[in-house]
Amino acid sequence: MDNDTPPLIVDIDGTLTDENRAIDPHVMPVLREWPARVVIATGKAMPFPIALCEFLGIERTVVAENGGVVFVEATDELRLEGDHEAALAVGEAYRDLGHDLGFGQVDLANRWRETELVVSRDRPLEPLEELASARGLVVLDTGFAYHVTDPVVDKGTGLEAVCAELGFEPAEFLAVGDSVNDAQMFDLAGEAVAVANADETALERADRVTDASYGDGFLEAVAPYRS
Ligand SMILES: O=C(O)COP(=O)(O)O
Ligand SMILES: [Mg+2]
Repeated sequence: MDNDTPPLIVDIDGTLTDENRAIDPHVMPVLREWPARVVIATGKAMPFPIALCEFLGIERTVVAENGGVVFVEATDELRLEGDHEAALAVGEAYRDLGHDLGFGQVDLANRWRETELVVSRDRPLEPLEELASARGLVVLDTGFAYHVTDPVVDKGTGLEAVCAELGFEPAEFLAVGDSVNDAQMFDLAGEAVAVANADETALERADRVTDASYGDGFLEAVAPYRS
């Protein structure tokens, strides 16, 4: 293992993907050949980052659902945290107001979630925020979906949980992301890089901002560590 290359924690949507959530194929060999630990940290439900790790051929070290779900294959550890019942109750109350979640009958966005709930960004935000805060939850707008999530967890607590399992310090990590839901892992990482398409919060909390967007931004972010 190359001692100079930092362990990497990287977001998926908007960082490894284009604006339509499609993975940029150029990022795949970089992740596959990264000579240090790679952690995939996402607001998506766990099956998505797990599948990404499998298709990349890298160990499955995953922070999913904005930190609500943490899986470390190396120690066979799964941690779930977050008031899923409250998030589901928000969804029910939101539907009672006549708003559906926006992902159709099968709802692949929520089907495998265990700690939070997501609503499509084309649905009304204000009533969702009111229902969430009445139950001690927050709504994160990641640019891809509204996440009704428990503020006791975030990608930062997820990074800490992975570090506790694997014996790293969060400050050893290079973090790359695009959105408000990356803020806490940015704060803990030794170096935080926002891609050019990042939202205001991510841009503010980053140590460095790339000129390039999306997958090209990720490649620019990691370029200093690639010989
Ligand atoms: O699922 C989302 O809304 C965002 O996912 P991300 O954290 O991988 O960008
Ligand atoms: Mg993102």
